[in-house]
Amino acid sequence: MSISDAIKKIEAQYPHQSEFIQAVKEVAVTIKPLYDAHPEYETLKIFERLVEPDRVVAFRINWENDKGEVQVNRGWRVQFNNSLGPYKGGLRFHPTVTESVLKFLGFEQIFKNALTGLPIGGGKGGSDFNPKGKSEFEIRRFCYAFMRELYHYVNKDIDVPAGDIGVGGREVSYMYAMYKNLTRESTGVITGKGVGFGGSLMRTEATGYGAVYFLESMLAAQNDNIKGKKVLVSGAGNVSLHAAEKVCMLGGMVLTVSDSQGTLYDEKGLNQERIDWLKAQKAQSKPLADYVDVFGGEWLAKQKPWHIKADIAIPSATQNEVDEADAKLLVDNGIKYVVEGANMPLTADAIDYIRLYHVHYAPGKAANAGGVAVSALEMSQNSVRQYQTFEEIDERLKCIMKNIHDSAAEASEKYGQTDNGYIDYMAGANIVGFKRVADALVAYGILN
Ligand SMILES: NC(=O)C1=CN([C@@H]2O[C@H](COP(=O)(O)OP(=O)(O)OC[C@H]3O[C@@H](n4cnc5c(N)ncnc54)[C@H](O)[C@@H]3O)[C@@H](O)[C@H]2O)C=CC1
Ligand SMILES: O=C(O)CCC(=O)C(=O)O
Repeated sequence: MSISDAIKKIEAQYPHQSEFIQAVKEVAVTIKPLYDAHPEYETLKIFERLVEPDRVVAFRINWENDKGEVQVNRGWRVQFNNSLGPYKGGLRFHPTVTESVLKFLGFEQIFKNALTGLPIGGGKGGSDFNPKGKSEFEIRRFCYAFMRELYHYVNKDIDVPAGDIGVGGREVSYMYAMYKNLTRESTGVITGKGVGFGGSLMRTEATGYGAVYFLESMLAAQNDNIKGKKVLVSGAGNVSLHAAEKVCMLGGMVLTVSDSQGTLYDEKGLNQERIDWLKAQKAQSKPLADYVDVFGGEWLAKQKPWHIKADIAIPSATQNEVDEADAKLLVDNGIKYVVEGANMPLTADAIDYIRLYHVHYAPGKAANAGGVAVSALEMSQNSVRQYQTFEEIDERLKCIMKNIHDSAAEASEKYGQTDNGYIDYMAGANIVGFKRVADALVAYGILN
């Protein structure tokens, strides 16, 4: 079955899974030159096989709220493809979580993980549980109840989850405790654990820092650097605040962060003290808008950051947060680089628009791969029961992000996608990630 027939098939089979279909189409259009050059992929139906997860496990989670009332949520684990190693990918707790969202995230994760060059397959999971407004005890009960179901399907050599939206170090620790309790194993079945009981140094910072290391390589490819550049960041969670922190460390100027209530705009730029304050504020689920009373700046209620003049945008909140109208604002306001900290934050139309204007664009599966890369380093530290230092991990992360950049740029050139110095990172990253997985599948024959 050709790539276009495989897409028609999933559109007919899963007409309501719009996010998943969006993610598949983005890969499909860009890998065509590679696919055409490898007839064995078509013979072995590699694309048709890759768009169907190995399995989707769905389960019910019963838990009790603080009033003693029984609550019921849905949970899933999408084990998408393990040709390169154990399924690997985060868990998301958010009311918008559906099978479609987890399938898009799991599909992207296959190629992202392949791009790291480390032996990890792709998966994703989560629940429609809404952590907002829940007490500490409710979060804990929910995490225990979630792992009571999930533990049947995960194991350090089979499937290794981690955090994502709504799941940070606290939630990972509760889930890990339940897993240990049920299995009596002290293995690294989940990453992002607390440092001191198996967690890797730098995992918390890795996704945001990694995205900025990728940006540094993009700038270097255009004989430029980050010093003095004005940067718009969206979101105010793990990825956003660590991306903002690294930009400041390297001499860039971060003008915004945001959440679903609006945008915080500080034309003086954030600094370490302000970022630390924001981290503490978010950890206590307090409003971003309070910043204005402490440090000045403006709170733009119900607005996104994209109308502000700057050089670089790092959307780091959630999928499809930048639509075509936002993309026009980015271009009009002089943005020259868009680096996706989040997974698929640009709609397909927004991507087309910025690429038309030759805005340098790094897709999430390349730019935000630093998080999962350090998760894989956590897995290897757990296997040998040793820790590496912050500096050692940071060096590995820099090297991995540079390799991802360089291999994507090389593939863009090799497959004729580079246009007058404008590197097609989307095509390059998809080609490199897809090729690594497809070649493993070819080697295996028709198993996997
Ligand atoms: N945590 C990680 O290591 C990795 C995360 N990602 C992706 O990065 C993105 C953010 O994840 P995290 O920072 O971990 O989550 P988080 O839960 O720490 O933060 C999410 C942030 O986004 C904001 N947000 C949510 N919906 C929004 C909306 N509609 N508009 C504006 N802001 C909104 C929230 O208020 C919060 O500040 C997600 O797309 C995630 O899949 C990707 C790779 C790794
Ligand atoms: O650290 C991990 O295993 C996964 C991180 C993640 O969910 C992602 O890269 O989107």
